[in-house]
Amino acid sequence: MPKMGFRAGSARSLGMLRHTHVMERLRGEIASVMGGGSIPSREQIRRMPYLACVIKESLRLYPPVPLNNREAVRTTILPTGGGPDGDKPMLNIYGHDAYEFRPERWESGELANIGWGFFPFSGGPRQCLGEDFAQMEVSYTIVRMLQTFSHISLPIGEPNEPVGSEKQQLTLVLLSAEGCKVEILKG
Ligand code: HEM
Repeated sequence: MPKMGFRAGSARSLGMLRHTHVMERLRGEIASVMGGGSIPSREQIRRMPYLACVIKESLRLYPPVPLNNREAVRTTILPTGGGPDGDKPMLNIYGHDAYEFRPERWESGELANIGWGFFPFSGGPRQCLGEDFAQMEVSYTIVRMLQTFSHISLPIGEPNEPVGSEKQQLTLVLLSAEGCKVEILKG
């Protein structure tokens, strides 16, 4: 992924504001669906649409399976350029803030016709068989983490790295090369 130009101070505070907003919305949704209960059921997780947006946005920016191989079964000519005159970028699916972590983009309707522009679990006959299981597993884990820890944030002094600048490691899947450091408080 290309690196983005940014001013460290402003990017950090903007990023922090956005993350605080995401966490607050997520905590609010979980509290309102769960009431006094603690173990989320499949049915309760289905009533957490913002959580689904957060997971989608994470899969968009950090796809665990970031590449795939396919062989064309017939000669296929790709378009030479985008826009009416062929001089626009061919791929501009997410717009000017494509590198921002913004779960709201999935609920606004702006990506309603995204089709094959987003396929973290692939598609067609060889689509991931574990998609539903994986979605439930990660939803459950996030809900339980947020219920268990009243405070989850970037530790002081830890850089808020813009998307595309963090070190990644490719094994069978893509992972963060240096881990994900967080500060947590129980209660
Ligand atoms: C976030 C988690 C996961 C992601 C992003 C993911 C993504 C993918 C992708 C992109 C493929 C297609 C690979 C290809 O075409 O070469 C795939 C295939 C597959 N996945 Fe997943 N997967 C996830 C979790 C799981 C889990 C939890 C299971 C099992 C419980 C699973 C089982 C499978 C199987 C069996 C296939 C092969 C399907 C076939 O070729 O017919 N996946 N997955």
